[in-house]
Amino acid sequence: MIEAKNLTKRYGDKVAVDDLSFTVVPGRVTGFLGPNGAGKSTTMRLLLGLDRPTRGDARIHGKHYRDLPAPLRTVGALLEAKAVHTGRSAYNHLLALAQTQGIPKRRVDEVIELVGLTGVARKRAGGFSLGMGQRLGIAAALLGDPQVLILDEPVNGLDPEGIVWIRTLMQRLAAEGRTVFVSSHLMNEMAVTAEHLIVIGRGRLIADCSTEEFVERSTEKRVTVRSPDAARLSEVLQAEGAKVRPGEDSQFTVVDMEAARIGELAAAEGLVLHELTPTRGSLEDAFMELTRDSVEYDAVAGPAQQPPAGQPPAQKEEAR
Ligand SMILES: Nc1ncnc2c1ncn2[C@@H]1O[C@H](COP(=O)(O)OP(=O)(O)OP(=O)(O)O)[C@@H](O)[C@H]1O
Repeated sequence: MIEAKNLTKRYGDKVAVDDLSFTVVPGRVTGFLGPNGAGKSTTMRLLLGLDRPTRGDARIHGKHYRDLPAPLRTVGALLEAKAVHTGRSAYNHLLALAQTQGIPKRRVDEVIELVGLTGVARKRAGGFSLGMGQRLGIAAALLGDPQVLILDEPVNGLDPEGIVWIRTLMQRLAAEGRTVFVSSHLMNEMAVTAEHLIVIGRGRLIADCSTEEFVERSTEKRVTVRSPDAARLSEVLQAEGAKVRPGEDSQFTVVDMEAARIGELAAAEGLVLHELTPTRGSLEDAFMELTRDSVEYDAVAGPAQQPPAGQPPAQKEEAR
């Protein structure tokens, strides 16, 4: 279990993490989403005791990271693609790490196999591709067989096969009852990986809900309609409260009305339908819209995120 309470981090005038509170529970993959510069890496660094919060508290299993008796056995972390000592083999790199925490040698072989690096384990890690480097980083995170995993953008630089591999691995680790907290700025990737989402924008909480709920709430339901009587049908639907966006020729898009209702209204008027296709707006678009101005969407996260009455919303600049 991971808990952040009123977590705040300032760098000079810049508020990287702004009064962030959330809980990450075991048994499911929790995605930590936000655009570049939203504060994900900073939050993860605070959770791992690599930086001190300006205010608030970050705990793992009820303790501050620095108070954990055997940190590597409790929390495995993958931060940005790690620079591994170039001359060292993957095996020696992991062995050195294991020895600092009293982790047995056989666990090194186990994690190497688990991440699929057996064939190259004795090769210089400095010559590894980005994907192999990510696998090595994940092997290091898993070394202590931890109950909590904190992974910062683990799919960065991976090819499609690598992405599927890591997705499957994270889901398996969660199914084993571990707490898996994984950041990404890619909405579509998280939608298929995570069961639960914590979404931030400009350091503030925007949403903390199931992925299903987020998708349902964020994407617009649309129906593509094609009819030789497009003009007449548009009028009928609008009269019944639908929003209509004209398209090319005999096609148009309807928002805010189910396909079944459109079909019924067309039938009642004796209008011919050539197409009736329900679709959803792009998740990526919805995410961009949602995170563009976190203040505007604070209602999703609850009243605690509203600026005090009479005060303008906090304006923070993205540095990137
Ligand atoms: N050490 C630092 N000094 C000053 N500003 C910092 C520092 N670390 C982070 N920031 C700023 O804080 C904000 C949040 O950065 P952070 O790296 O946490 O975002 P992120 O969501 O992880 O972004 P990305 O997806 O690009 O990794 C950014 O505007 C960043 O420039």
